[in-house]
Amino acid sequence: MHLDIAVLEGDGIGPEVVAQSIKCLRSVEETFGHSFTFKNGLIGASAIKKTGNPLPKETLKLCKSTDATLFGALGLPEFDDNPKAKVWPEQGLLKLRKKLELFANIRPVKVFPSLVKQSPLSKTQVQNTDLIIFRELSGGIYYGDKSNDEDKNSATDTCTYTESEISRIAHLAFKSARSRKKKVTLVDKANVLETSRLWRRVVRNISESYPDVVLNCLFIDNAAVQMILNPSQFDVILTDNMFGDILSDQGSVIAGSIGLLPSASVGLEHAMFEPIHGSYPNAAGKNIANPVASILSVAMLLQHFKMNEESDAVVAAVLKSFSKKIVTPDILGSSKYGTNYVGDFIADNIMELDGSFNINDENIGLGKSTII
Ligand SMILES: NC(=O)c1ccc[n+]([C@@H]2O[C@H](COP(=O)([O-])OP(=O)(O)OC[C@H]3O[C@@H](n4cnc5c(N)ncnc54)[C@H](O)[C@@H]3O)[C@@H](O)[C@H]2O)c1
Ligand SMILES: CC(C)[C@H](C(=O)O)[C@@H](O)C(=O)O
Ligand SMILES: [Mg+2]
Repeated sequence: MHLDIAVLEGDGIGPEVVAQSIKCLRSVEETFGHSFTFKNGLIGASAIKKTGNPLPKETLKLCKSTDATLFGALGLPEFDDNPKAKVWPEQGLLKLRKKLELFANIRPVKVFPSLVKQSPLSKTQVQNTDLIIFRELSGGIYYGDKSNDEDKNSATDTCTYTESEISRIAHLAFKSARSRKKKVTLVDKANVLETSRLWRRVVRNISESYPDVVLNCLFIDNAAVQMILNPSQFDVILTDNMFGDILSDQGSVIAGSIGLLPSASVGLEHAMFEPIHGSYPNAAGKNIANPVASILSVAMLLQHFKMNEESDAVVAAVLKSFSKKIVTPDILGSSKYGTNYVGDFIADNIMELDGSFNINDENIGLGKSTII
């Protein structure tokens, strides 16, 4: 298969982790006889510095004209700490998600058996965790009307959702649950927010078309507690943009490091693959960032294009790096291995699998039919 892939490295550790993912895609290319082309685009702080714009027109055009986008991370403290900045890096990512209509951000949280001791939580608490968050990505408070009136010292963010925005991601979540443990948990704040009440109404109606899937509703505050106390009770979590952002970072505590968790952001026409972590500016250029979240995002990209064997081969190579303890210091404090070494090891170990590797036990928690 031939794929044109837009590569947006972004800021901080973005370029370092994306470089490892590209090594892995090159290895997939060679092992399985595919052809991938990579075309770089600017986004985030580096784009602002070069063009004044966090999402230059050329970048949007590139992402629209390619088959998929591989995104690293963006953001820098000089923008985070400057509330008066007129433009900031995160605007680039939000605009890109909106323009590509990437309405579903799929974030699997899986505890790998070989890393079960990495979590600060107990082994019995986390060992059977295998959940997947369907985070609505192109609506909600991130995109509502905003204002900031300095004279009045007052600011506003508005949260709006429409039935169709909820419905399209809800169907994806229910379909995913059908291929998993047949359980959807809607996480909201319906005891306070009107938008959450709309979510409940729409999702309950949709659930009638999926009688084989059990729907539960949980308030976000309770969900945050339940996810730590007993994460294995969850299968598919369906939630809005903001709650999904927060809950997925919390999920990384269960998995052992935020440097492990990948994601796929999908819409009807486009798809982007991005780790859930940020640009970790303190680690930039130090060769210590964990590249696995980005590499597993590549596994999701391959799955998106129905290259399931290729995706499994990437996951198998990642698991081999865990079992050989070829990991970055966030996983093993005393590790002497850096981002590049781990990336090389994983890329070098991507190979066609024989029957001895049971991907069903070891997969990244992404069922075969979760991506549209
Ligand atoms: N998708 C994105 O691009 C994205 C996501 C989150 C935050 N951000 C931006 O990133 C910048 C830093 O934000 P932050 O500090 O809140 O979040 P962050 O995810 O960048 O870092 C938080 C902590 O997570 C750990 N971490 C993150 N990535 C890691 C990796 N690959 N390997 C090992 N450890 C890792 C580090 O301990 C780090 O201190 C901000 O500008 C923020 O807006 C961007
Ligand atoms: C950088 C920021 C805009 C982004 C988000 O909130 O969606 C990030 O936290 C993420 O999880 O991808
Ligand atoms: Mg986030």
